[in-house]
Amino acid sequence: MDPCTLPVLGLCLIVLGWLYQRQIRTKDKQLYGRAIPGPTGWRSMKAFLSGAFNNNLHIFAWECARRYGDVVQVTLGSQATIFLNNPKTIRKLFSDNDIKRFSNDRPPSFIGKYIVYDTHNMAFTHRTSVQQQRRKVFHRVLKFYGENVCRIEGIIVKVLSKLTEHMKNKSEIELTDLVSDTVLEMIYILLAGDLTSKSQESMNVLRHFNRKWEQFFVFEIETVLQCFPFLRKVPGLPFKRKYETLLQARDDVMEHYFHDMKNTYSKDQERGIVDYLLTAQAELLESGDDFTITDDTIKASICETTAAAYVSSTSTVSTLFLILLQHPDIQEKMYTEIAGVVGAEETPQLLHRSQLPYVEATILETLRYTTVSPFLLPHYTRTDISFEGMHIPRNSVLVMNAWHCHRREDLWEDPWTFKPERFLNEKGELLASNHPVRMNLVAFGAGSRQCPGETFSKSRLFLIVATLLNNFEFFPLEGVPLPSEDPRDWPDGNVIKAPEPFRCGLRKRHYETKA
Ligand code: HEM
Repeated sequence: MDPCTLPVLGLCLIVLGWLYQRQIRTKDKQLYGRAIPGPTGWRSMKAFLSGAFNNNLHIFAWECARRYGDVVQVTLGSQATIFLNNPKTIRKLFSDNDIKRFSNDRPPSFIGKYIVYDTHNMAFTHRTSVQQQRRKVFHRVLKFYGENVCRIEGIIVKVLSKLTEHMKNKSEIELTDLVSDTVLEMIYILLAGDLTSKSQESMNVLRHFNRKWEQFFVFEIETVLQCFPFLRKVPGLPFKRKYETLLQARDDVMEHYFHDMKNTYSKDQERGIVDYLLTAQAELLESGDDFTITDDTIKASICETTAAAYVSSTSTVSTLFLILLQHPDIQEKMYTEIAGVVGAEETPQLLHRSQLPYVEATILETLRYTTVSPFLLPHYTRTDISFEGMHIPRNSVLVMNAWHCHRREDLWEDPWTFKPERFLNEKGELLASNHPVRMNLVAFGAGSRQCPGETFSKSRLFLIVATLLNNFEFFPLEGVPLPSEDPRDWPDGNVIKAPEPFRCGLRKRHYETKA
């Protein structure tokens, strides 16, 4: 064979491949629209991978957003990741009637398949009619229709008065631990009902599961196991140990919160959402409806509620207090408002919310300023989509870049300053929920996968913050430095961002006047 034949053949193949790709791109362009801009080349791919594995991909995505605009594509091999950098784009892509059925799936995930009961879950599966029906049921049980709204509020208030009682003799506290224990108790109540039946063991089981979940739900473990799921069984590799520990922690939770609850369930005495889901399951079965709720769906809801309701809420509350420690003026303004409406004799309740606009605005500003979950939860598209003249290729991961959306200078004046007033009008009233400023806040996602726990979560945040501030003044301890309040300074490493734990001082407000 002529020695030139092989190189020439190789070159021909490369050219043919390039022509073929170009033809596909031209065809796609005609069918769907132009390609999405974004970085190419090995340097960018290296930066992307390094960001992903070090859990600081938001920094890379932030730079890309400023350079390429509202929609940015990064393609690694055949996998496209599309960053959505504008709240309007996010809302349109996930809510628009013509597109929403194509843009609201979830990417395949190891944790969804192997930990959260595979196709039986709600948060990690594609948007199908079954998934939509599960969401409806979950929404209904979370709302606790009728008198149950008061019941859940009453129980939360009870947890908080126990907490204030515990704090009243203290002069300093470890705030992060305290908040996380309180949030945990509330999840217990949400799942299983009144705390009178609470056993320390059930609480520990929940705490352990959350810790293991946090350690497992990181990019590198998820990506490696998603590509090579068999590694979960290979002895000697850390994946096996981590997977088995999480699975065991999950099964312990199910023992306490599913099997024990099911064995003691009574339709006339529903205690929490597990009982409400058991009732919905029985009713659907009786009605002969095609849609049913399996035991695994209830178990998946327990996992989802526990994981979703714990980390982001704990981090949001403790970061809010970290900010208040460094802005005593804001703390004082909140206290004055709460004390004026609630007073020393009463405990804050949900009915006070509408009269406390500054407190509400501070909570919204915390969700914006801290953005503890920089990318929220990814969406996925199983088909090619034409969106605003652009081609979103099938099997793309769609990432809501909340980290950037919440700090855009064209949307937020002085974005790195904590300013609750931006959510108030000139009369000091809270902006309506459909006001353009509030629409730019996407902390709970958007469209048909928007967080179903949003209302519950905001009510709970309100009760925690209002109750603590009505009872105590929080201040920095002399000689004990606080972590920075600026989220850019917080450590990388977890999907949910948080500052290092911190201690602070506390003084009773008007506690003596209470019974
Ligand atoms: C500060 C607290 C919370 C924040 C910031 C938060 C945020 C989010 C976000 C960003 C998503 C993804 C939305 C999307 O894909 O468009 C989500 C989904 C979800 N959240 Fe939350 N969440 C919080 C609390 C809760 C609570 C308390 C619950 C349950 C009681 C909950 C249950 C869920 C579930 C089940 C999903 C998946 C919905 C689906 O895929 O259809 N979350 N949350």
